Parts: sequence; C-alpha cells; structure tokens
Amino acid sequence: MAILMDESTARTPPVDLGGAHQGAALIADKIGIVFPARGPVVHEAEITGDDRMVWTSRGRLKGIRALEDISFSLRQGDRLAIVGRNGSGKTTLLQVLAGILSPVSGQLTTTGRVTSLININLGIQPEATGHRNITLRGLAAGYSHKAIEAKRAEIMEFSELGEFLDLPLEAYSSGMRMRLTFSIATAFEPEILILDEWLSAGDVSFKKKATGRMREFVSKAGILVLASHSRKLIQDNCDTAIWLDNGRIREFGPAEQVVNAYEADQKQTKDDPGTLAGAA
Ligand SMILES: Nc1ncnc2c1ncn2[C@@H]1O[C@H](COP(=O)(O)OP(=O)(O)OP(=O)(O)O)[C@@H](O)[C@H]1O
Repeated sequence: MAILMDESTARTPPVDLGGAHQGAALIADKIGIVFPARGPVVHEAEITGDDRMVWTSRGRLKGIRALEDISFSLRQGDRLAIVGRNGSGKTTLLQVLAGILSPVSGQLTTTGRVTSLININLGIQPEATGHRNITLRGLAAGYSHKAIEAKRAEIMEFSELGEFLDLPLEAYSSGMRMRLTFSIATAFEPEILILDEWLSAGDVSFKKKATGRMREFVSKAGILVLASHSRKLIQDNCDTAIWLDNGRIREFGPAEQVVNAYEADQKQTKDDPGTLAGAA
C-alpha cells in the first residue's frame, strides 16, 4: 500500500540500494522544484497572489515553484495515479521520479530500474538503422548486450518493420518510427514505470495490438506511477492517487476517492480545464 509521509514518517531511513532487492521501492521525501524564470521588474502592488511565483526583493520574477514538499512512498505492487489541473505539477513530478530533473530540495530514493515512457523518442538516432537503435536504446536503458539480443527477435516481430530495420530511421515514415520506438520501449519488464497518459502508436490495426501490449507491459510493472486526465485509465490501472494543486499534495488516498474529490472541486470552477475525461 502506498504511504503518504507526514512529519513523523518522512524521515524513514533511505532504502538500501545495494545488492539484490525483494521488490521495487520509491521514496519521495519533501521534494521541491523551482524553475528559473525571468520576468520584468514590477511594482510591489502588481505582484500576484499566486504563491508559485518566486520574486526577488527588487520585484523581479526569479522562478516558478512547480513542486513543494512532496512526500510519499511506494513499494512493490503499488499503482499510483497523479491528477491535477493544468500547471499543477504532474509532468514535473514525473520528471523528478524518472530522474530527468533533480529536485532543488528534498530527496528521491529508488530501488529498482526506473523506466520512463514520458518521451520515448529521446535518444533515438535518425541516421542509425532500426537495429542499431534497438541496441542503443537498450544500452541507454541499462540493459546488457545479452539482454538486448534476447529481446531483438520479439521487437522485430512486433514492430512489423521487416527489412526496414536495416535502413536508417530517416527512411521511415513517422508512423513507422513510432512503431519502432513503441516496440522498443515496451519490450523490457519495467520495475518502476513512470507514465504520462497511455502510450499508443501506428495505424488502426497496429494501435489495436499496441493497446494489448501496453496493458500487459503496465501490468508487469513492480510500481506504476501514471499521470492522467482519464478517469477510466485511472480506474483500470491505479489503486491510490495523489491530487496535485499548485505544486502541493492536496489529497492522497484511494484512487476513486481522490478522483471524486478532485472532480467535485473542478465542477465548482467555471473554467474547467482539469476535469477528468470519461474515456481513455
Ligand atoms: N521549463 C519550465 N520553466 C519554467 N516553468 C516551468 C517549466 N516547466 C513547467 N513550468 C511551470 O511549472 C508548473 C508545473 O508545470 P507542469 O508542466 O508540471 O504541470 P502539469 O500539471 O503537467 O500541467 P498539464 O496538465 O498542463 O500538462 C507550471 O506553473 C509551469 O508554468
């Protein structure tokens, strides 16, 4: 069961990262992120009440506080959804959990390999062949040559790219590229899986089989963290949820309860970019 950490539990000793482990674990301890941002000097009276904005003493915008005091812990089997309005900090939190962003305060501790499908095109080399890209992506994700070779035939078959795998990606259509990157990204068993909405690729028939593969891939994850605007996606995949509001945890608990509270709050707001969509 995922645990939301308060003052008394937030100082849980970090998990041991060395040696074999019983299962995946992730501990976020008082994580904060401030993005540097420069703005014009404004008069004190013009400074907005939005406490995400960080100002210098001279009234110049210094940064945007995207996350503040984020603490929770996850262990093997936990499935966490992250909901929140546009700009509430979901993407930023995923990037911290994926190791793409380092927190300016607090600490993230993980046990197990972190697989992030936030941007599966990152690191793809257009001038290299499909086969070479399979190798490069596998190595970048921390897999051995042996592990990559064990998966190669399956990636080839699923991507349906045949002899195109011997050609550079520059010779692919955009759909073909997506099929390859999707097939690679979902080939290895994830321990800690970080997901921004559902991933799909290709034309209608490929999409159909991609949905099945994605479902299986997600179900194999030791830990899942999924940021989504889709109630159905959350219902189908997550048991707990965090509601982020202006970079802070507004509510944490059973997914159904948190999503209901979030939606009820959004209904009170006229301008409603945050309401969860019914379908995936
Ligand atoms: N590179 C950046 N530089 C400065 N500010 C940023 C940057 N990226 C995000 N922010 C700010 O951080 C805050 C959180 O943004 P984030 O993208 O995490 O929100 P989100 O919940 O994912 O939103 P959405 O639902 O629109 O994708 C916002 O106030 C945004 O303006």
